[in-house]
Amino acid sequence: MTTIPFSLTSFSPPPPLFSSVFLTSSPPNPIPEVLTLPSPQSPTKLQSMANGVTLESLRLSLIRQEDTIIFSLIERARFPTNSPTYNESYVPTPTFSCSLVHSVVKETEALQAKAGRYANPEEHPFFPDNLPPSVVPPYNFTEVLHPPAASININKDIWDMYFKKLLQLFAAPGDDGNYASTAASDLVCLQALSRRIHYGKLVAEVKFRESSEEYEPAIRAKDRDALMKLLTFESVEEAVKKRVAKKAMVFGQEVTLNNDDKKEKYKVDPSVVSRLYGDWIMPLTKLVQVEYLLRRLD
Ligand SMILES: O=C(O)C(=O)C[C@]1(C(=O)O)C=C[C@@H](O)C=C1
Repeated sequence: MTTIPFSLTSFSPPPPLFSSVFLTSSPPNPIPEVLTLPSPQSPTKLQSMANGVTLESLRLSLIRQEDTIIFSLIERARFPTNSPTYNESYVPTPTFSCSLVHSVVKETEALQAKAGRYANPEEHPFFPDNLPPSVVPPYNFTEVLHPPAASININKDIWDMYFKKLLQLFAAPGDDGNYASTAASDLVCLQALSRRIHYGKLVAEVKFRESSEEYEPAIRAKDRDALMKLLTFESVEEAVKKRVAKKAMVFGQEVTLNNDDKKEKYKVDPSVVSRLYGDWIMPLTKLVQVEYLLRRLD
């Protein structure tokens, strides 16, 4: 059990997935989706692709993931709150012994596990216990992280953040009966948030590789505050908050063929998106980074 000293609770770790390949600096090209790179035939090429991971390339991936997250929120905002989706007594049959959303996420994850989703170390299940094995041929994902990374899964925190704090900020109150679609939209949001937040493992690996002499004393001293200070870039965080608010305005505006576009009315409130990043996504990404770094010398 990984104990995460955060405001929310800890989560059972999944089994180890992969072993480490160390990174070097000065790559030729930014490679955004680092963990989904195919392992090429030639080991030389494999090495150069792994070497392509830099802080800059990871930041480009995080910027692209902003689009996915904002679109997923816009899709969820099509539906009102639809509270029966979250009510454990809504389905009073043995089929679902929990809420509809819990069942939809858990059963979808079981199906996606069989289809190989969690063989990719970018993916983290919300219900990792008793997942069925993959039935698809194994794929050689590029191995980038230090092996203990596999024990870090903060999806319980992400789940609580999403349902207890975030949802009420952007879903309008009401009930239109579309509970299954609502749960499916929640799953898409959760998976996008989880992927983004757990990217902190990669960001931490690159930061460690670039400045190991700065990080090692803090890791050995298990000094969380010092690690947090080392890995924080306030100017980057400010830019992220501004950019996601702007994207929410652009992606979420009403578009008409007349010149009377109501630009002040957005499908998801840009200030909520900015707050989501400032209060939860970036702090959780930094928490993942600290957890990763604490295990980096194990
Ligand atoms: O870009 C980085 O350096 C990151 O670590 C990512 C991130 C983020 O979550 O967006 C987190 C911490 C930094 O303070 C800035 C941004």
